[in-house]
Amino acid sequence: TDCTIKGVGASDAIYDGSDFKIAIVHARWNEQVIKALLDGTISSLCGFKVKRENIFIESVPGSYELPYITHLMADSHKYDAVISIGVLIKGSTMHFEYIADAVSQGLMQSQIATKTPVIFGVLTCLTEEQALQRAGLTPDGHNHGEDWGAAAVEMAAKRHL
Ligand SMILES: O=c1[nH]c(NC[C@H](O)[C@H](O)[C@H](O)CO)c([N+](=O)[O-])c(=O)[nH]1
Repeated sequence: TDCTIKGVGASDAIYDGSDFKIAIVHARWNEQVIKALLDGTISSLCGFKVKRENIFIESVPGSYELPYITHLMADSHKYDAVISIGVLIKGSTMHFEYIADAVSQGLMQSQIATKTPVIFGVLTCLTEEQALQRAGLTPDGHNHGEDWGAAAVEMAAKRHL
């Protein structure tokens, strides 16, 4: 990446995810990148002591389908957080913009309406290289799934503030 100040700051506490049930909904478009993001997310959750049997994974065809299934899972109140993962790569039309906007609005509305934290794990990339970098698949890359796992545990810990 081309910046030195970007990135999430250290959290204000160490969060213990051992009692949390976390759902992951992921799209299947751009599956090589999706797989790396999914692996990074799962390993991050396990790093926060979330039990593997408490991680529930569902897939959907593409990112446009993320909000619906994410909403169903968030509204079930069976999970302490839902992580929604997709990879949008700009093509030669405006399709990318419309999907990205609809998905981000939809996911935000779900978490507010259901009071279940929804982590925005949708990469909106202008090039394939950007997607590979943000899945940690290039030497200079960083797997954003690691940040999404951490965010899910922190938000789950804070959902009854
Ligand atoms: O997840 C993605 N879905 C994409 N399209 C499919 C879309 O999400 C829906 O699955 C489809 O429109 C059917 O509803 C993409 N592109 O079109 O480029 C993309 O890059 N990523």
